[in-house]
Amino acid sequence: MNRKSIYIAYTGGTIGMQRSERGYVPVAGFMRDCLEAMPEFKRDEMPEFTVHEFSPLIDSADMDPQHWQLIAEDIQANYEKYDGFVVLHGTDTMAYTASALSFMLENLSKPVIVTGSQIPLSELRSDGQTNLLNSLYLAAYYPVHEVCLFFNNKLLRGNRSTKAHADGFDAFMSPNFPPLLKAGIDIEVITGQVRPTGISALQISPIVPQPIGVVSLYPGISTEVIGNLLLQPVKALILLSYGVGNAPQHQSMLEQLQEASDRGIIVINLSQCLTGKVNMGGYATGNALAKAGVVSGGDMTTEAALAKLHYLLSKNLPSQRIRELLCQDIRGEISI
Ligand SMILES: NC(=O)C[C@H](N)C(=O)O
Repeated sequence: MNRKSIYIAYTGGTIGMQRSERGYVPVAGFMRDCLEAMPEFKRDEMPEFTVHEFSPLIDSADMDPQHWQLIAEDIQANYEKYDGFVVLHGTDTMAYTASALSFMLENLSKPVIVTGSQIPLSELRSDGQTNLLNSLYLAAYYPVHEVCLFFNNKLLRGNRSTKAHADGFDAFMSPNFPPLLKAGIDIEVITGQVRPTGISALQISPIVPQPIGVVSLYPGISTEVIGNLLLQPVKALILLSYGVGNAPQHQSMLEQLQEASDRGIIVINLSQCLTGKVNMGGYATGNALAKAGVVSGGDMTTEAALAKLHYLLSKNLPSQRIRELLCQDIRGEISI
């Protein structure tokens, strides 16, 4: 087998952390030393790899859109030299970063796999060894060239994934789209398209941090709570509604949403349910939202919708165009 070469962008996360008095913290150079001491990463069947450690390394709770931009630029700067890319990342916001990268990296013809672990690589029973080893192997020899997330022996579409378990190894789910691939005794390709790496030029669509509100509806929510979230400088609001996209029929709330839409604020409806999709035609309570200018987010995850809004708002498109694109499939993030 031809030995491939993979670039690891190491941003931080538990995988390279060490215990401290304040709890786990990332420590510069520590993960590289752990990896050096693990002979399985040097086996002939494995690809060669280069680790680029970000400075400072961060807990992914500290990730923001500027970091997404740095990761995308790092991949672009090394794009020609490597066969595939692994982004080592904390699990807390991994699904957000995977979603954001999926929109930012245009014409992607090489695999980008985001992974990390729940227990540091240096500790007993760490899942970091399996996650990283498999990610490197898949990036090299099963090049699904899209932004993916690998965890617990499953390769998921990045913008379909969500962190669903706080402390289990099976930390990620893809509630509305089957896995791209499963790594059992055999590697089973499910929905992923494994193709040889192409040579199309990678483009980055930059993301600028955007003021976006997110509100989860609950029985008794007051109109003021929603009204305050629609104040300047908010450009979009993600409404996490009930079931297939239903909300209480408060006249004042509907008027507020209508007025926000008229001002060009994009209000997108996602379901609080993990599985299934929004259908505002199902009930009068959902229909009222559609009439007030609220757009359906279909079966997108909150992470994908937030990243997609950042991506579209960063392009300075008219709000009507953004509303149309939100409902369209751009990177496989929504079922049409
Ligand atoms: N398992 C982890 O990586 C959690 C950590 N707090 C992070 O997201 O960086």
